[in-house]
Amino acid sequence: TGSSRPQRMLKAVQKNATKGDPQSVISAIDYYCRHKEWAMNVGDDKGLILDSVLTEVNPSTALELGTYCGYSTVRIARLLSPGSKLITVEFNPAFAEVAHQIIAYAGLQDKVTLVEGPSGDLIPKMKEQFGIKYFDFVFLDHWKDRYVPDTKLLEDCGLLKKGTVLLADNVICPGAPEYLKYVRNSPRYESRYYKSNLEYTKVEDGLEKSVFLG
Ligand SMILES: COCc1ccccc1-c1cc(O)c2[nH]cnc(=O)c2c1
Ligand SMILES: [Mg+2]
Repeated sequence: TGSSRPQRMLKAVQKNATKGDPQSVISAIDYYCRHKEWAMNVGDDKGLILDSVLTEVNPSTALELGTYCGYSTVRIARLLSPGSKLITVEFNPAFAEVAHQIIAYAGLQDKVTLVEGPSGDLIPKMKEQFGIKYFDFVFLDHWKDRYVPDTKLLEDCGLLKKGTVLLADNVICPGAPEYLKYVRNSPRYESRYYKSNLEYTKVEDGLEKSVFLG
């Protein structure tokens, strides 16, 4: 049996990036996925928007739903202030295995807790298992049909506070129409769409930033 796409991505990082240098890991993945083999990382175009929102929020506690190979995990963790924490949730064990190695290669393992399992089961355990009071920032990048139920779950579990920023990937492609309706019509959110393109392509996609109003 051959290697998987995530395993080939990890090889590209080990070959082309510098251990302990997060930017070189990001660049190695972007080069590989743009020139060799496409993969569903948030990518460099949308990644710049992610970086700018993150720098603005400067979260003490951040949650990522959908780790995949850890590309956005590295993008987020590299910008966190000392003492801040990122919890990232991945359902697929093969993805999680590669992500662990890519996050460690970047030297960011002390800032990141990678949790394997379904987001719907893990969100209610965040407070007790990880000592989280609430999240300052949430990056939604997993299954689009989990965006609304998981957002409602975060609300119901008291994990959002006034000012918490939700940033959702792929709201155009593959698309999350129910999520856009939910956050744009709810009085509890102030939403804004950042137009960009699907990673490594010219197809339109974008990020939806929604501030929880409490
Ligand atoms: C498996 O589909 C891959 C694909 C194919 C065509 C267009 C978009 C996507 C895509 C892009 C992304 O950024 C994604 N992010 C998170 N979970 C996804 O399933 C996902 C899918
Ligand atoms: Mg995505």
